[in-house]
Amino acid sequence: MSHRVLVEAGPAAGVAVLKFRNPPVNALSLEMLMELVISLEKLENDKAVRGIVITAENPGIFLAGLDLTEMCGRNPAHYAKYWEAVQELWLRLYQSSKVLVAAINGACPAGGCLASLTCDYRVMADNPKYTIGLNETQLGIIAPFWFKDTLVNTVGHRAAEQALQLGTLFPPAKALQVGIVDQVVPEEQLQSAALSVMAQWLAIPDHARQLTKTMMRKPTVDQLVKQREADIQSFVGLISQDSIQRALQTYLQKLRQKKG
Ligand SMILES: CC/C=C\C/C=C\CCC/C=C/CC(=O)SCCNC(=O)CCNC(=O)[C@H](O)C(C)(C)COP(=O)(O)OP(=O)(O)OC[C@H]1O[C@@H](n2cnc3c(N)ncnc32)[C@H](O)[C@@H]1OP(=O)(O)O
Repeated sequence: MSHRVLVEAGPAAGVAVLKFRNPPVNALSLEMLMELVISLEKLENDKAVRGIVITAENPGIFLAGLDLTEMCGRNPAHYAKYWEAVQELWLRLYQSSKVLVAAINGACPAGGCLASLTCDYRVMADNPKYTIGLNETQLGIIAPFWFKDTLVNTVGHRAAEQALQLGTLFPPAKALQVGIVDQVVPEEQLQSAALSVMAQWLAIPDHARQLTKTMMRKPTVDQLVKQREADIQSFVGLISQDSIQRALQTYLQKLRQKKG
């Protein structure tokens, strides 16, 4: 039984809706990553499901990205386990044979943005409070190569380089202009817009669309698959550094003090 991920049958045949519900901010904790992987595996094996709309149960925060508390003050074995789970989620999403449509109904930084970038299409609610992007440099950390590759595959090299160096979080109109999202719609129309685009994608025969998706994505997937263990060791080495730990602690404190 999953607590942090809700899977519902969509209103249209062949469509499931996967909702994030990990309060307060839908951070990708280890438990949440594991529940997501299990939910995605079940959906992947369900022949009746051809497409999945991915969204947050409560509007406001789509995903707050990776859970910073999983990357602070822990031991190397924990960092390794956590990173393997992050890799696994990305591999499941990026290689999914289903049509994935992200209905972005809230803040979508870093790991949240990455998850949405693995989808085939992104619709974002037109709310200036919501932003999306790979903001890692703002935290004093670096987006790993496969985060970078996923962004490059979406927006091209120049836009990705600029966005990554600056750690830009784009509001909806700017995100559309850069190409991080494909469509921006009034908030109340988000779910219907996601279902409408899903219907267009499902009009294509599955086998042709799936083989095309694999052809487009395989080189990027292969890069991680062939160096998964090295990537884990690289993450553990970097995240264990005192300077990175200090940067993450400072960022977490800033988030906590925001309220005070
Ligand atoms: C091979 C390896 C190569 C390199 C290795 C080096 C680095 C590794 C790279 C790792 C990649 C990481 C990618 C990430 O995803 S990092 C996380 C980035 N996320 C963010 O920057 C988002 C931060 N949060 C926010 O901006 C806001 O919280 C948000 C807009 C989401 C919501 O705002 P709101 O005002 O509604 O809530 P807050 O009061 O800010 O937060 C409520 C409580 O939640 C805590 N919180 C928020 N975000 C996180 C998070 N990502 N992880 C853990 N906890 C989080 C926040 O501190 C508040 O806590 P309390 O005060 O209630 O205790």
